[in-house]
Amino acid sequence: MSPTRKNVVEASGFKVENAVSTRKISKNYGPVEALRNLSLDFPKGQLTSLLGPSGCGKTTLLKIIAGLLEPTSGEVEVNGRAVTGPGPDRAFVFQDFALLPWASVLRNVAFGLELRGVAKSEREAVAEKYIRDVGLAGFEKNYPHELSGGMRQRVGLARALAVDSEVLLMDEPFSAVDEQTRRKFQEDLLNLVQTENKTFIFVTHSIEEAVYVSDQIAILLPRPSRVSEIIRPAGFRSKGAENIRRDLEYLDIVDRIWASLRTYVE
Ligand SMILES: Nc1ncnc2c1ncn2[C@@H]1O[C@H](COP(=O)(O)OP(=O)(O)OP(=O)(O)O)[C@@H](O)[C@H]1O
Repeated sequence: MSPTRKNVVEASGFKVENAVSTRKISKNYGPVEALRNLSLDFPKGQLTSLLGPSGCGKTTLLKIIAGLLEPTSGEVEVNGRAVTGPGPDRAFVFQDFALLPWASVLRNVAFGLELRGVAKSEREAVAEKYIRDVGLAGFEKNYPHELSGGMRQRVGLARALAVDSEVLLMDEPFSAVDEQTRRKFQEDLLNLVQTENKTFIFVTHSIEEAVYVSDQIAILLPRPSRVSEIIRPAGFRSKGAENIRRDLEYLDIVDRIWASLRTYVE
């Protein structure tokens, strides 16, 4: 038994509370069977990555959890309640930022609260806090077109954090930024997971990124998509963000995931 497999078995002995559970989700787009019987639990306060080859249904699953898309069959539960549509308990950070181009950073970050009818002074105070937390202090009055891709991505993240949803759904949030910015974001994300006590569901194409940021990684295999394996990196979480990438368990898990996914790369 490899060390990582042993961790999976050991981890399965812990009792964890789940914020989100999908039960036998299937999704067909006409003749395309995108997901089949997919059941997966997302532990509360932890970050779970969905990792798998292109087209294996990661975005579809995320949208179903968000309530933006109906499954063909099966059910999603958030804190034990069935999902029937979008709700304030879940916030989506879109791949393409989805910012309002005519609104300042401050208004964009406060926008979710504005939709909920929160008073202006209150929502702006909350927005200012999260603008600081994501490293954008001083840019409150700027407009999205005046920001770099990485900064726009941070605005999207601050907006999702500001609405204080328990579950944050992130669809390849770091795909559009350069490597250095991406590493900084990954470190920031690790801090957020520790300090915010929210449940993060994170779609990524990057094996290294998934292993670096995740408490749990669900490997999805395509056509139709199903969960092939669940990995829970354990040993290196407490060793500090800067030590993870040279940790032996980290390197071993990255290698093992690559070995199982390489045959699916076209
Ligand atoms: N609106 C749609 N209509 C028809 N087919 C769709 C639609 N959306 C997705 N699909 C198909 O469903 C499958 C899963 O797509 P999905 O976008 O969920 O995968 P993904 O894993 O997120 O892909 P990627 O990693 O490339 O973003 C693919 O075969 C895709 O072509």
